[in-house]
Amino acid sequence: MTLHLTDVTLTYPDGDARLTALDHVTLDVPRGTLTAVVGPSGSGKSSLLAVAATLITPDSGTVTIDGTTVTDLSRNDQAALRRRSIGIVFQQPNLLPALTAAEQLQVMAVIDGRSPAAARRRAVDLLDAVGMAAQADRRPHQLSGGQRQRVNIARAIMNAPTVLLIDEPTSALDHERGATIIDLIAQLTHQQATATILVTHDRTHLTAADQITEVRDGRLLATTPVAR
Ligand SMILES: Nc1ncnc2c1ncn2[C@@H]1O[C@H](COP(=O)(O)OP(=O)(O)OP(=O)(O)O)[C@@H](O)[C@H]1O
Repeated sequence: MTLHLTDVTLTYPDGDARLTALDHVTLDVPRGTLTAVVGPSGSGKSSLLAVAATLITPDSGTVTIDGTTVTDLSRNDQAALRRRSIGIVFQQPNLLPALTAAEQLQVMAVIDGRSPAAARRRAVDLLDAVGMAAQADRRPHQLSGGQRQRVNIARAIMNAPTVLLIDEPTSALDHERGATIIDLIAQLTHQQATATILVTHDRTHLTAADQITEVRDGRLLATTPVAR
């Protein structure tokens, strides 16, 4: 298993008490598969992503990525692992206004120690893979919302992560553009062999997933494969 959450419990301070956001959650996401996470507002979906992303350390339980127990690593080692092995896509594409689409991607690889020429080649290839080759030299203000989200997704896979974590990527898009982005995520998951978790409110997105997991009050109700 590429991404493995075992018996994860996470609480937040809540006045004098603690609020349980994740309650003994166990989830396996194999490489090359897309897991959709659905559930009502406040059920713990974003918390689950944040724990998988090593952004929050759970109270108990473990997260392993490619056999490494990331919950045991130091904050520095977690940051290094995030840079190399985890791609994260949030609701709003937080692109840097001064950089072109290609440069948004190149920065990621150069920070990770790759040569600028190699970074440029991979950036151009990935922009092509997300249908953005013609816009490689445009800055964010010259792109539509859907195009910005495509660049955001390409940037998340720039360093060839094994894990891809995506939170409501279509919330700022109309239905049709949203559906195209979800299809793109499914396609990249299979092509790039990432273990992908997609948090979504939109049940029409579920057909693109390989498995669906329902969260309610911090608990996983069931994880079911999608019949094809
Ligand atoms: N930083 C925080 N401090 C305290 N409580 C928090 C914090 N973040 C989230 N919570 C609480 O934890 C629970 C789970 O929140 P979470 O954001 O994971 O839910 P969600 O399913 O992603 O919700 P939504 O669909 O509205 O984004 C909620 O009750 C929320 O109020």
